[in-house]
This record gives sequence, C-alpha cells and structure tokens, in this order.
Amino acid sequence: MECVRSGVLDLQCSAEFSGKSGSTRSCGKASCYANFAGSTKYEQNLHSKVKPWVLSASGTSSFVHRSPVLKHRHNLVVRSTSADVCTTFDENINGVSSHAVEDKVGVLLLNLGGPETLNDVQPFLFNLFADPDIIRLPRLFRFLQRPLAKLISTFRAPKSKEGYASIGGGSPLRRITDDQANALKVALKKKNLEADIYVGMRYWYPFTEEAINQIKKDKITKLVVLPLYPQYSISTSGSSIRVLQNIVKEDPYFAGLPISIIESWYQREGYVKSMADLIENELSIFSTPEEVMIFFSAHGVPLTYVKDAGDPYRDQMEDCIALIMEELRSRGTLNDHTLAYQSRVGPVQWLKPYTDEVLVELGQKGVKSLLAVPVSFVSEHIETLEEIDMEYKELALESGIENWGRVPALGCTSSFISDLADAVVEALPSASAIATRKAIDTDPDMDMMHSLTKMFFGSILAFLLLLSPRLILAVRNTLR
Ligand SMILES: C=CC1=C(C)c2cc3[nH]c(cc4nc(cc5[nH]c(cc1n2)c(C)c5CCC(=O)O)C(CCC(=O)O)=C4C)c(C)c3C=C
Ligand SMILES: [Fe+2]
Repeated sequence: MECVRSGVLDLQCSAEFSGKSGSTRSCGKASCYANFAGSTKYEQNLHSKVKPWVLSASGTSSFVHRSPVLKHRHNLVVRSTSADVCTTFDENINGVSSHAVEDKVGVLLLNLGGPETLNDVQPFLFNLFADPDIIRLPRLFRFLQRPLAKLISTFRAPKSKEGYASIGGGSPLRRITDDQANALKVALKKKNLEADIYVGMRYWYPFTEEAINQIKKDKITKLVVLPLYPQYSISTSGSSIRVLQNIVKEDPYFAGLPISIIESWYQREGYVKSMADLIENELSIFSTPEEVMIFFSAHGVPLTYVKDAGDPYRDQMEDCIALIMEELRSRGTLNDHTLAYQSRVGPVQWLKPYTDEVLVELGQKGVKSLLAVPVSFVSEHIETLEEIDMEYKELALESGIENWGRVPALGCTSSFISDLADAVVEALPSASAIATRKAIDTDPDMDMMHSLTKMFFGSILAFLLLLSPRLILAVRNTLR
C-alpha cells in the first residue's frame, strides 16, 4: 500500500471530475469521491510539471490523469482529496478480489477498423468522414456532414485504394485486433480473471454497435472499456467512447451496467518498457547503433483539435516520448531523438513538425542512420506498412539518409499484452454505472449558444418570410 502526501502519486481510489456543474458521489469507500461535470472543452491543467488533465467532454468519462514524471505504474492515476488517504488498487491486483465471484466480466477493445477489400475502401472512408469527431463542423452545419462525407470519400477513395492495394488489398487491422483480443483473454486468465473480450471498431466491421449487442446478449455484469490507442485524442478514443455513451444513454441495461473506461495508457510502465525493448532490438541491427537518430512518427491531428478543442493528444504524445527516452537512457541508450507527425489529410494545418519535412531536413543536416518508430498505434496498418515503409523510406533515402530501420508495432508482444491485462484488472474496481454520472455530455453554455444561434437565424428567416410578399411586390414594382 502506498501513501500519497503531495502532488505525485500512484493510484488512488478516487476519481475527480471537474467542471462547472459538478456534483459529488460516493463510490463506496470512505475516501472515494467522484465529482462529475459537463463541460465540452477538455480542460487541461498544465501549470504544474506533473500535468494532470481533466476530461469532461461530450463523449468521455472523466478521470484525472497525471503523466510524465510520475512513476508510470498504473493506467488510472487520479488525485486524492485528502493527503492522508492511502489506498491503492495494488491490494486487488493479484487476487482480483474487488469484484464479486458471480460477476460476468467483459472487456471491450475499441479500435478504428479498416477496409478488408478494395471495395470496402469508399464506404469505410464515408464512415470515417461522417464522424463529427473527424470532420468537426459547427452545429449549424451538421446537416452537411453526410453529403460532405460522401463527396470527400468519393474523391479520396482512388488514392486510398492504391495504398491498400500496395499492402495486399486491405487493412490487417481486424486480424491483428482479434489476435490481441485472444492474447488478452489468455493473459487475463493467467491473472485469475475470466473475461469475455469484445472488439468494437469505429468505422468498419465488427462495428462498436455489434460488440455492444453481443455484450448485452451475453449478460455481462461488469465492463472494462479499453481503446487500443495509447494516447487519447478526440478523433480516436474520444469518438469511440462517444458512440458508446450514446448507446448507454438509450439503453437501460447499459445505463445500469458498471463500466470502467481506460482512456489512455501510454504512461504505463509495461507499455513504455515494451516500446523501449522494441527500439533497442532494432537499434542493435545497425552497424553503429549509437549514431542512429530515433525518429518517433505519430499520427497527426488538425491543429485546431489541440488549440481550440483542448485535445490532450499532443501533450500526451510528448509525455509518452519523454517516458520512452527516459527508459532508454536508464538502460544506457543515449541516442538523439525527434518527434514528428504524419498522415495529414486535407488543406488545414495539422500538428507540426510534419514527418516528411523533418526527414528531408535531417538528410540535409547530414544524419546518415535513422530508426522510424510509429508511436500512436499498436498494430501494423496502412500508415506503417505503406506510408512509413514505402513513402517515407524512399524520401529519407533520397534526402541523404543511408541506413533506414523501422520499429514494428507492438501487436501481440507478450510484455505489452500482459500490461494491458494488468490495466484491465486495475480498472475493474472503479467500474460504475454511467447512468449515475450526471450530465456527462451536456454543456449548458453550449446548449445556450446553440439555442441563441437558432433563435437568431430563425428570427432572420421569419422576418424575411414575413417580408417576402412585400419584397416580391417591391421588386416587381421596381422592375416595371
Ligand atoms: C492515433 C491514431 C490516429 C489518429 C489521431 C487519427 C486521426 C485522423 N485520421 C484521419 C483520416 C484518416 N485516417 C485513416 C486511416 C487510419 N487512421 C489511423 C489512426 C489515427 N487516425 C489508422 C490506424 C488508420 C489506418 C487504418 C487501416 O486501415 O489500416 C484514413 C484512411 C487511409 C487513408 O486514406 O489514408 C483516413 C482518411 C483524420 C482526418 C484524423 C483526424 C481528424
Ligand atoms: Fe487516421
């Protein structure tokens, strides 16, 4: 059992939810509380070195995470109200003692999904662009979402198809995620937890809705939700969690089901160490490993996500890289490193620096050996197999880099899967019914703005309609 006296702590049984209309709810233990809120902006508290950030947006439950310099041992690192309260989930980890024996535990793995054949590409892209967390239109223009998705997916499909054709005619994501699900089941069993694992994809089969239906049919009594993205973004985990919450709102079974959502887990020791292992392995293949530039390439998001909507993605990515490098340094690997963002789509500005531009710069600066490390996703996919392995490799070699390597995705690496299993076991005791979490996704300010905007445009429309016969007459008169 560990004690918390000041800011940096491991894991407490309290989860704090912040916002304007917070309420307090006891979670069963004397020291536990959860303060729920409803703000649509992701509130970040970045003034301390240890950055706790609070998620309380539409589509998320709201755990406070602390990240970088913390002892990265647990997935849910939350703040205690009282410095004297000392409870951690460590007590429960091995024996899995905190859930009733008769509980039927389910684990829902959330992922993106990918087209399995070339014919799937356009409808897959349609689903992706129809997601309001991917193309964020102002509410007033939401009615344009689907026509726009149709247009963009039709235009993009030929380019995407070429990409999928070059990696064998489809995405490997479903197969790899199924393998991870099977491996997780075995790992959980080894830790004395029998659980059914479900895969819910956001944009292709098996859709999240299908997984949810199965969970209900199987009468699961406790659910842990684990997005397969180490870092949280509105566009990835956030979008999938929003789908889940919409279903939960409508369905009394899910409204009463104790659910625990692991929103990000890049800070876990097992993940960080597994990444460091992979990097060390690949470095050792170079003839002069110490001269290799470690090049982290993360999937980008449009800059507005971070700047305007408060997406914690960039902060988490930077923390994640810092933790991996810290781990490598502690093992005596002192290579230079850099982080850049790949895979931008469309005309808007995305997170910088861009991978392609940095590769050219590094070549020009005389870097001769480079190890690419994809860091925002744990399976091989089109952006590792095509974009990094083909496009970026070619660009790097053209730019003067002579020795190229790439770290494989974690996939079913056993230390990684075992750590995911620990994350599930640790999250289980905090499962609670989402229905009791008040006003998760209603922001009074936003609702007020929405109503006012509607009223404003509605009045203009009514005014014009009232005036229209007179206007028509006036126009006629002037034309005569
Ligand atoms: C953390 C990972 C990802 C983030 C963040 C992300 C944001 C994001 N993506 C698009 C547009 C596209 N993504 C596409 C494929 C794709 N995206 C991710 C991951 C993240 N996306 C993965 C793993 C994949 C590959 C799936 C596969 O089939 O292997 C695609 C389709 C492929 C293509 O045409 O390039 C698009 C389009 C946006 C707009 C966005 C943030 C707003
Ligand atoms: Fe993407």
